[in-house]
Amino acid sequence: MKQPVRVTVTGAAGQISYALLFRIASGSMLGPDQPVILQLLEITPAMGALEGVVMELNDCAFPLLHDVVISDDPEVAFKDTDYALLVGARPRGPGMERKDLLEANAAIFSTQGKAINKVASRDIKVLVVGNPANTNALIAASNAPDLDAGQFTAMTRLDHNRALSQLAEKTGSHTTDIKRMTIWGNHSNTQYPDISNATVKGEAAAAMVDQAWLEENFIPTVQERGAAIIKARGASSAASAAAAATDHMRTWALGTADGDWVSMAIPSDGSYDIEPGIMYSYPVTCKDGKYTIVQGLEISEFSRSRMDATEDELRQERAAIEHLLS
Ligand SMILES: NC(=O)c1ccc[n+]([C@@H]2O[C@H](COP(=O)([O-])OP(=O)(O)OC[C@H]3O[C@@H](n4cnc5c(N)ncnc54)[C@H](O)[C@@H]3O)[C@@H](O)[C@H]2O)c1
Ligand SMILES: O=C(O)C[C@H](O)C(=O)O
Repeated sequence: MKQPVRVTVTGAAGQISYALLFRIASGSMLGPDQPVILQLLEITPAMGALEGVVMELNDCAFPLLHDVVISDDPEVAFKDTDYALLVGARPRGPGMERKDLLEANAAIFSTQGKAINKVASRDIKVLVVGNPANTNALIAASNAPDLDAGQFTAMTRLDHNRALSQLAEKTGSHTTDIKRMTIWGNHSNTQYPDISNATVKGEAAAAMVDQAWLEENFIPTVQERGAAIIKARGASSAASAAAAATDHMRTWALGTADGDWVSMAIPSDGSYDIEPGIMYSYPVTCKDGKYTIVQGLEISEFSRSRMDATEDELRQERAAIEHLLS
């Protein structure tokens, strides 16, 4: 049996965490031979609710769960941690503009970035789920100067999985028949879900669907899926977000399948002419705990304009919180 690894989850008494913690503790994230210690962070008023979640975790008697630590102090929750899933964030309140939301969350993610920098494992892998995820990840990374910015990522795997599901339904196939799906850019409704390189059972996906379906159906459905779920459920996606967070970390730690790739929002390095200094979702392959941007893809004029639009939004988000980047 391997030594236990430490996994921190923030917003641990929230909706997503209620699905996420049980997946991590059961081995879905890091594999059936990897014991874990959960280190859970919440704000002080939610500590009582968090104690209830811990009772339930204990009642599952998970063989892989070695310990659970709870705290409202980031320096306790991030101590020596190997994996951090930053889920807790301030939701948008009445009358709040996107800029207000960015600022409110900037305070949370700069504090957490500093704590990670100070006390976490030097090999930590960080996934930001809390919205606006890409820019929150940028803030956390910029507050952790002793770590590589590439250790901070944001989640577009839910968008990736949504895109797989839509294309599978349209082509009468299963999601596992589809390879090389790509989400470019921001986890927002400017994202660009791109099937240009995708295959379905080895055949080019683009040849199986028409451009009108792509532009009028597929792209807007994936872009607006979060809002559609909020409208239908009266609450934002939770179980699917938890599943995607588990997928993101598992792929990063354990690798992509041969011939396939996934989407991760990572610090742009200028690849595909995206400006460095933003967290942009790219197609990546993962091996030995490291991700690599897939290079050399041909970009059509249509794709270029979509990729630029979502880059513009990320630049605007960065401009709104630039004064908080260290
Ligand atoms: N990237 C994605 O694909 C994706 C998908 C779904 C939801 N989200 C986002 O994930 C976030 C969480 O969603 P949820 O449904 O679990 O929300 P929730 O409101 O149910 O839970 C959030 C929890 O975070 C806690 N929290 C707030 N500030 C904190 C802080 N400073 N430190 C620690 N904990 C803190 C709250 O007390 C709450 O328990 C939201 O921002 C949501 O928009 C992202
Ligand atoms: O869209 C939202 O606000 C919620 C979440 O980010 C989602 O994609 O489901």
